Amino acid sequence: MNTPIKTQLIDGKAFAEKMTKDVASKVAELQKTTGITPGLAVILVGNDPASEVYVRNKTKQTHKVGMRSFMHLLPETTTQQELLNLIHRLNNDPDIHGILVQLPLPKHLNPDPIIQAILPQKDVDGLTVYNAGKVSLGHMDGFIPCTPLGCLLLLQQELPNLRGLNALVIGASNLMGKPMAQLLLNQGCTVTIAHIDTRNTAELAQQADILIVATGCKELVKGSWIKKGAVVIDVGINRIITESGKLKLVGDVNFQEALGIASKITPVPGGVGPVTISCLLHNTLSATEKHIKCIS
Ligand SMILES: Nc1nc2c(c(=O)[nH]1)N[C@@H](CN(C=O)c1ccc(C(=O)N[C@@H](CCC(=O)O)C(=O)O)cc1)CN2
Ligand SMILES: [Mg+2]
Repeated sequence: MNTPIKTQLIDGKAFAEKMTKDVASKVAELQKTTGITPGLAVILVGNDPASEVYVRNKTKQTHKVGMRSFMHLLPETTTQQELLNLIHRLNNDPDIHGILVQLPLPKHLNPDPIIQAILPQKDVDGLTVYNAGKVSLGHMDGFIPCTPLGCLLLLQQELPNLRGLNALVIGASNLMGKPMAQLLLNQGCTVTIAHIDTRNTAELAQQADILIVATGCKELVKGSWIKKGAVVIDVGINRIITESGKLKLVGDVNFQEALGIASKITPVPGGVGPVTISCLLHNTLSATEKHIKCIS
């Protein structure tokens, strides 16, 4: 008989608060000893409502830890060249230690040359070829993309030894799935990546001790896909309207169905999302510390 087990929620909000507090005390110490305040430049092009929420949260958290925030809100009509010019300017600005371009960009812009124009030492999103290469070679001293870094930290808190576990990452984006798979491989997991063309994702999921889902498809993963006792990290944030007309956030995993099957799961909201922002602050502090080492 398939007896349900107790599923524990992984509290990303509490984890993020602890991490943010730690960054804030290190920022204060850095200012005291060097007089330098970390500066983060965030570029948002257009009016995507979800991106506006994330960028606002980033600014709020940046101020909260005592860093300087440089917000660049650009119109939807911004050209590729205008965006490149701004990045060159920020690359050369000594007050700015970290630069990020909020994704997705409007359709007429080609994101790759824009991201690759960011100096690797200011690439706090970890998306340049240099930093992505570092992760893929198992070097942990570059910048690791914030969402997969957040997932790894949450996983390590729950499962101190990842070696030998079967991990399935569903979704193969440069922002999340690919670096996530590399990080898990570096930790000794046996890693599989499923993507839009994978034909047996449900079957692969049934073998996974760790299931990480980042597809942008609401409630794609059904309870029947999940191996009993698996740890589930749900990266999806999908906005739906309930029958009563209320806006609700749901993940890429059917949360209700996962209860009683997964041993642990991140909720949406309050799971991976808040940790992503704490990791951005951590990377910005680290960019500033490296800069100081370089000039002293
Ligand atoms: N340049 C980047 N673009 C994007 C990234 C990124 O890391 N770098 N990740 C996502 C969006 N994102 C950060 O930018 C992000 C998403 C969600 C959250 C978050 O705290 N979510 C809350 C819910 C908030 C809400 O939607 O109301 C939660 O899950 O509890 C933070 C950051 C894509 N783009
Ligand atoms: Mg595009």
